[in-house]
Amino acid sequence: MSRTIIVSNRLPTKVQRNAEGLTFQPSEGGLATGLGSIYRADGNVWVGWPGLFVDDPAEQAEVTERLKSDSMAPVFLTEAEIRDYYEGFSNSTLWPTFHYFSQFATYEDAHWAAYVAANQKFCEAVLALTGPEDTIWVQDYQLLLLPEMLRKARPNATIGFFLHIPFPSFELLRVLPWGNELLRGMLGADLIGFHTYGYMRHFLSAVTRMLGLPTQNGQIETPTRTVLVDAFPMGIDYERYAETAASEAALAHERTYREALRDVRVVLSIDRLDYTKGIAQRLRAFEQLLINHDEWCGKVSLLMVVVPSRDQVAQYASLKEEIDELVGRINARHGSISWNPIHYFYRSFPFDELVSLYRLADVALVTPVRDGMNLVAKEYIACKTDQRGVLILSERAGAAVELTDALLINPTNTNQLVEALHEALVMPEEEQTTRMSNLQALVQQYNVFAWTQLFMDRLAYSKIKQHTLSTDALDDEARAQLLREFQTATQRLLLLDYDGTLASFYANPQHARPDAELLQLLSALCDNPQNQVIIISGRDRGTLEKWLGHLPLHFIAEHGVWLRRAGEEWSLFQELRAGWKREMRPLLDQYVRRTTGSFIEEKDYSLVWHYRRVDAELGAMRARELMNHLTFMTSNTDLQVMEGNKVIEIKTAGINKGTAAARWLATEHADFILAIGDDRTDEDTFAAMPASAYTLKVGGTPRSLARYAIDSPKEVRQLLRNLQEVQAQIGQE
Ligand SMILES: O=P(O)(O)OC[C@H]1O[C@H](O[C@H]2O[C@H](CO)[C@@H](O)[C@H](O)[C@H]2O)[C@H](O)[C@@H](O)[C@@H]1O
Ligand SMILES: O=c1ccn([C@@H]2O[C@H](COP(=O)(O)OP(=O)(O)O)[C@@H](O)[C@H]2O)c(=O)[nH]1
Repeated sequence: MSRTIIVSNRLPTKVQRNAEGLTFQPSEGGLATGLGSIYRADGNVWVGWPGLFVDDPAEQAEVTERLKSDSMAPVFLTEAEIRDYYEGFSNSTLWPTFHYFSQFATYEDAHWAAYVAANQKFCEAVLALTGPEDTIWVQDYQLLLLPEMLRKARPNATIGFFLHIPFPSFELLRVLPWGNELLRGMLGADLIGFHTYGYMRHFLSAVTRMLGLPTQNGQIETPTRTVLVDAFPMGIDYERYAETAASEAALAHERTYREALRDVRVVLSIDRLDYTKGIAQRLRAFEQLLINHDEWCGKVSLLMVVVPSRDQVAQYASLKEEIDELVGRINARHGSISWNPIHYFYRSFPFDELVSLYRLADVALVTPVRDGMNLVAKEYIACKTDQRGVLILSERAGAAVELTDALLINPTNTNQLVEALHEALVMPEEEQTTRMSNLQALVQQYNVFAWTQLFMDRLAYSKIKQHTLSTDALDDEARAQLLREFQTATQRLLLLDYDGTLASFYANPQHARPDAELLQLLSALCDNPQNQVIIISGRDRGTLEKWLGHLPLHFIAEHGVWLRRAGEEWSLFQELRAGWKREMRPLLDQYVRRTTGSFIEEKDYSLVWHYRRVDAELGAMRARELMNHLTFMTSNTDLQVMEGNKVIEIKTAGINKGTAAARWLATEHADFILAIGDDRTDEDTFAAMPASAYTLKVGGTPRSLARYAIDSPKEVRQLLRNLQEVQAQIGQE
């Protein structure tokens, strides 16, 4: 049976130790409360840390047993792991960086090492529980490396990843010494989800700029798979909140609070203690309200719940002190015997009391300076069963993208915040109801069940897409078969592309010269009269001749324009005209002037604009622009514009590697054919090959006509070595 294994740093149940022993409570924090509603279905399991250091084996067994009965499997972290992986790399490096608080970030190699090791520990725990059919859904920034680790162990597994916090601009990410590793870790997943399109855009940009991978329409082409990226704003279990809010117990709690507060209006704020939540700014704004609009003195109180969190991290401890001081100062300055401006609770509340607080509040004040989503805002909406109440929401919370009927504010603009508070307190009931019912319709529809369903559907779709488009890897069995057929054949044809196939891709194309080993391998292969080795390349004939011309190789140059049989002169496959280059050249020159790092390559019968050294996003943008321009200019001509890997080439239509290869095959017999290539232009070669040929796509990206995929030029080199070995064996027999 296929199950879903959820993996997150923190389990939805936290274990605590008191005088009587261990206690089990629901965890706070949006991830645990949001996903907590869904994981129990269908034998699913949630793997994570129970939130406490437990080293006694008897206690570990007790915790494991107890959590197992509730579909959870604990990963026990040691004290050192909690310090270096959780408080260290996760919450002192990643959390501040991803929330644009780089000034708080530390960069410790020891923390990074602990992060890698802890991700490995989670990986082992997941693998021990998971079968090949199961879907693995990894959650959040503490486990960015886990998807790749799981992928290495289970290449075909279905793996989803969701990031609950913002994904920052690449400028922030590249400050981290480990940015590339983190991105690669995430790319082990088949689907990567974010709360908003903004976070997703930042991620795609970072992948393009830092890893140089092509991305289009939310798809990333890695060397081995297509990875989908999408925005899935997380919701809450709406009915649970709405039903509890309508319950007798919640009403009773609300009555008790109301009696104590009498007719004072209530502004509510609820957060974990965190510098991202804008708690101190909010307190200052509330004080400013009492100064600017002193009619509210004695008539409104801020009820502020701060849930203890990460208090071993220095920034959190000092924030706690700052809040304590501010609350003390404001209450001392503005309070009276009968009225407290701020009711401050530094603890968590049980679920039904929390719901009563939401019911009670006239205004919810949610003012993070950065927040991945913020579920408190959504919970407040779900609990307003009478549709009264106003939500003031920071435009920098992910939730603001959806909750546009809230009063949206910039949390650092104190005046705006003060006026929003005043506006909320005097808002006519009719407007409150209109706004609240719009918000409720939205939060009810996009609830956490819809969120999960959507994510899972897209994850399944990403797998189907990979299967329909992808080319099988050249596994050991296929490789052995290829070598056997090579061995028994009498006339062999090898069609080898050069750049990206025999040599790696270089920023400067002139650096792709063949090395001694490649020359030796090619020489050995073409020394055998039963082999015909053709270098089939887009390169100009001069370069091919200079680099490889001393070997008895055949050449097809300029994407099928020129042919040189071993030991003969260059000849054209057909007569071509080159006069058009004069007309086109000025346009390409203009793109070079506008685009630093780009350059033109002029061949006998084609012109190429290269942009491999251009800023990745700018290059892609200019390439689209140039393509449009050239498509227009070449319509009704015999020219063709072709896009390759960071190149745009203008050439005569109908002349390509495929037409050249087909002409060769029409005159030469071969009972073994191997064609290897890496880019779009090699697809023409593959298309021209008979079904029995071995066609190999280097880089393994999907959408190839090739029969097999092979990872890199390094792997191609290995295959050539294998061929040489087989040939040597034949020679000895
Ligand atoms: O596990 P902790 O270190 O105690 O922290 C609690 C959780 O905080 C973060 O929550 C985020 O997820 C919410 C739901 O998607 C989102 O609304 C909020 O904006 C985020 O900050 C953190 O991402 C979780 O991993 C923590 O468990
Ligand atoms: O005493 C409390 C106060 C808050 N919460 C929950 O903590 C979560 C906070 O999630 P949010 O997305 O707002 O922010 P995060 O803390 O995850 O950054 C919400 O579901 C709250 O209901 C809780 O369980 N107990």
